Amino acid sequence: MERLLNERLQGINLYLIGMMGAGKSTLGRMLAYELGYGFVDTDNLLEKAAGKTINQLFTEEGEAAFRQLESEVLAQVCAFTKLVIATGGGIVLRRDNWSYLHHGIIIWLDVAVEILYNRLSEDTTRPLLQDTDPQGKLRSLLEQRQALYNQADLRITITQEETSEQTITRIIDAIPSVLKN
Ligand SMILES: Nc1ncnc2c1ncn2[C@@H]1O[C@H](COP(=O)(O)OP(=O)(O)O)[C@@H](O)[C@H]1O
Ligand SMILES: O=C(O)C1=C[C@@H](OP(=O)(O)O)[C@@H](O)[C@H](O)C1
Ligand SMILES: [Mg+2]
Repeated sequence: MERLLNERLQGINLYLIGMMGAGKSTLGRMLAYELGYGFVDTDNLLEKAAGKTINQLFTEEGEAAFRQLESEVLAQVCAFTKLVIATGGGIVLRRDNWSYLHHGIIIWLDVAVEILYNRLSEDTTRPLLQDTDPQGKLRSLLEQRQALYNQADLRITITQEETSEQTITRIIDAIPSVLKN
């Protein structure tokens, strides 16, 4: 099944988008393994390129500098094929990034704010959530971004009832619906 899909995919990249905590980094790695694809995470790549953590980038250089680096990393990864690419939750904010995302299949991992908050309430690596009201912050970020995430080719709604393996199977099953061949 995965081998057949792999042939139909013809190396086209898969871009995972969605909110912080949606599972882009975690499920992306699993999806890549299942498809025999490589895996990259734009956050990891830009941390390596900058020699700084995302927290350091935000505090020392500001969000605008982070967004610039994020766009540069995205442009670089698009030159490769056969990749699952976990993006950062804010990649959808820049219009220019969409022309890169559209090089491949864009998959929105859609997860409710309550679940995101449960997953990230102890997290200290996401500067945008170092807020007095992190759940409210997640809610307002989702409100700002929902229409952008909705431009994905595929929307995968994830609930707590499902295992990661089941979600991966659902993603793999949904991909043929957006392939032209
Ligand atoms: N399907 C899932 N079920 C349960 N926990 C998950 C799932 N996906 C991710 N997580 C957990 O949520 C947190 C954030 O996941 P991560 O993959 O870093 O999200 P993202 O890259 O979208 O911000 C991690 O602690 C991860 O283990
Ligand atoms: O939503 C956002 O704006 C961000 C999401 C983070 O990545 P994850 O979505 O992998 O958490 C990271 O890029 C940065 O903290 C900003
Ligand atoms: Mg991530």
